[in-house]
Amino acid sequence: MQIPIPNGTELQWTPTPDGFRSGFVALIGRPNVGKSTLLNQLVGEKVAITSPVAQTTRNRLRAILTTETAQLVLLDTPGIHKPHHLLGERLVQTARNSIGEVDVVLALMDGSVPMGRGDQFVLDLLQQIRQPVLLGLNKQDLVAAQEQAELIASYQAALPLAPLFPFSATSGEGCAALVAAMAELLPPGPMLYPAGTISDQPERLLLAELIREQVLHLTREEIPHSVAVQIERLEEDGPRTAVLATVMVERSSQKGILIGKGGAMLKAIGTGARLQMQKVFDGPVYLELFVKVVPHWRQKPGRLAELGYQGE
Ligand SMILES: Nc1nc2c(ncn2[C@@H]2O[C@H](COP(=O)(O)OP(=O)(O)OP(=O)(O)O)[C@@H](O)[C@H]2O)c(=O)[nH]1
Repeated sequence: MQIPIPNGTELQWTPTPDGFRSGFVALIGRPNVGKSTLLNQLVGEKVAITSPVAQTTRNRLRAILTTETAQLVLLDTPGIHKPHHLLGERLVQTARNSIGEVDVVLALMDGSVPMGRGDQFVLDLLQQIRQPVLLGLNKQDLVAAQEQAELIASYQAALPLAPLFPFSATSGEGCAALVAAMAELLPPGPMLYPAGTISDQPERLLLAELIREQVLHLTREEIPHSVAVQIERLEEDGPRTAVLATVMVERSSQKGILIGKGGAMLKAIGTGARLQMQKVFDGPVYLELFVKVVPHWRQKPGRLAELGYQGE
């Protein structure tokens, strides 16, 4: 597998300790089970955007977790779901492709609700793969002990050979045991990334995602899935960083909603994203947003590739 070196990472390789393990783990699961929240919890910083809207994750992101004994390269994959349009097909394809090239698969389930037909679809997919599978039951903070025991029993019956780990990605409870189990299953090997690297995501993509995250939080219905963000300019301007971005929508009615009354919605999106970006740069950010109508961008392969949503 080709390992991209993240932009701006200083290459300070540490000698590999004896008995060190390293490898790739794919996070597989239905939309909204908490894959991105878990990644952020494990690496201790925001590397993936999250939202209550299903199908938030569009790109395959590598988050890197280095412990004393292992380095885990975690692939966040878009949620597996039934595709409805070209973008949906690309998302499912990316998730399926991830499974073929990793050392371990972590199948994530929403452990706060009973198993449904969508979960069965994922479990069936898991039966077909040769790598070791761990089953992670997330959102344990939302369930009482009795309910938790019943849910665990139903998943154990459905996939008896996979070790099962209940945890909460928001509180962090149960995550250490999960990491230890994943690390155990990796082959012996050296560090693949310098210690301290937490993501391979290009900076521009992270910035675009931070804007899209605000759109997901602040808008409703058809808007979230019709939006794509492109960073047009990124420059240092004295002590502050200037970011110019275009927010693409599919219809002019959506443009109106995004801009809002007297520009109020766009302002709120910009403020929220700017605050997040200031954390990334650890300094002031000037952010300018434009909204542009690009009819049917989700159906256009060229556009999808330009935005980084490649079917691999
Ligand atoms: N209470 C609770 N909520 C959680 C937990 N983990 C995730 N969530 C919430 O579940 C929602 C979805 O989480 P994400 O991390 O965006 O889910 P995802 O699987 O990456 O979603 P997609 O990008 O759609 O595939 C968000 O509102 C999270 O805050 C958890 O452990 N407990």
